[in-house]
Amino acid sequence: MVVPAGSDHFAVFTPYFRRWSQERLRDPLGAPRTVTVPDGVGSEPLPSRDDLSGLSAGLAAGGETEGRRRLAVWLRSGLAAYEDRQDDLAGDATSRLSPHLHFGTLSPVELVHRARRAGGPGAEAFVRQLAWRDFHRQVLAARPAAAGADYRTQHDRWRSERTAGDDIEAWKEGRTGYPIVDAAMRQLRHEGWMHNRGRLLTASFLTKTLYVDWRIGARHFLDLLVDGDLANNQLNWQWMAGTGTDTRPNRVLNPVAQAKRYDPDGTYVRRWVPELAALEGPAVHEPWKLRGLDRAALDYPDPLVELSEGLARFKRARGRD
Ligand SMILES: Cc1cc2nc3c(=O)[nH]c(=O)nc-3n(C[C@H](O)[C@H](O)[C@H](O)COP(=O)(O)OP(=O)(O)OC[C@H]3O[C@@H](n4cnc5c(N)ncnc54)[C@H](O)[C@@H]3O)c2cc1C
Repeated sequence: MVVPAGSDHFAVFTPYFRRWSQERLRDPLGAPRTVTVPDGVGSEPLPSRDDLSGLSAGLAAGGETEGRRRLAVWLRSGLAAYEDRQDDLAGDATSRLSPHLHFGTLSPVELVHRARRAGGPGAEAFVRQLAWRDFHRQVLAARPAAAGADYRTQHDRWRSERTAGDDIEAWKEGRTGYPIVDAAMRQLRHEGWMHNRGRLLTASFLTKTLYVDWRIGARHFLDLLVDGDLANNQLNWQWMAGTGTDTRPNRVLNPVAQAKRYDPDGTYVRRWVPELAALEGPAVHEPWKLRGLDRAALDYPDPLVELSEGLARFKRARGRD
C-alpha cells in the first residue's frame, strides 16, 4: 500500500496515482492448490444460475472462463480505443470487467500487467481507472466509517424517504422525466450493471438536483449492481455528493447537457426508454418541449423538478447563493 508522508492515506486521487504508478507491481500469484479453512466450516455445492431467484433479466454470465473470454476480447478489440470511447454511453465501449474484479474471477494485478504490455493511450487510461479502485480501497481501509458517514461533511440536511419518498421512487423506477437519467436507471434494473457515465449523472441527479441523501442512492445501487462493492460504491457516491474526495464538491451535472454530449444522437435513450423510441432528433432528450398531440401521445412523465429549481435548492442548502 502506498502512503503519503504525514498521513495514513491519500485523500486526493492525482497525487495517489502519481505514487501508485511509481511502485513496482508484483507478479500475479498462481491459484493455490488448496485453501485452508477454519475447523468446522463445511463445504456446500455452488448453486447453478437456474437455482437462483431474483436475478436481473439481462445479467451477464459470470465465472472465470467467461471473465477470461471477455478479457481476451477486450485486449484485442476494446482497449486501444478506451481513452476516446469510455464515455460513449451508446457505444458501451468499456471493459465490463467490474463484476469479475469484484468477485475475484480476474486479478487486477494481471489486468495492469497485460494492459501495460499492450501499451498506448487506451491502456494508460484503463490502468488509471483500475487505480481508482485501489484509491477508494485505501480511503475506506483508513476511514471505515466512510461506508455510512460523510467523509468530509458539508453539513447537509438531506431530503429523506419521509420527505422525498415519491421523488426517490420515481428515480429508482426510471420515471423522473429526464430521459438520460431514466435510461441509466432502467439499464441498472435490467442488467444489474450501469455505464460509469450513467452512474455519475444519476448520482448527481439524486443528490444534487433532488437533494436526496447519498446513502439512499448507494443502498439502491448495492441492491442491484452485480459489481456492487462497498469501497467503490460508497466512495463514488460520496464523490458525486460532494461529501467525499472530489476537490470540487459543489459540481452539478446537468442531465440535458450530459445527454447531448455523451449520447448525442439519442441511441442510448431510445434503447432503454421505449416510450421515446419513436422520437426523432434532439426531442428525445427534452420531450417536455414537444407541443400538443405529440406530447399528449407520449406515455412519459413530465420532469419531476425544473433543473433551475433543483440547482437553486442545492445552492441554498450549501450556502452558495
Ligand atoms: C455512483 C457510482 C457508483 C459506483 N459503484 C461501483 C461499484 O459498486 N463497484 C464498482 O466496481 N465500481 C463502481 N463504480 C465505478 C465505475 O462506474 C465502475 O467500476 C465501472 O462502470 C465498471 O464498468 P467497467 O468494468 O466497464 O469499467 P472500465 O471503464 O472498463 O474500467 C475498468 C475497471 O476500473 C475500475 N474503475 C473504473 N472506474 C472506476 C471508478 N470511478 N472508481 C473505482 N473503480 C473504477 C473498475 O474496477 C472497472 O472494472 C461506481 C461509480 C459511480 C459514479
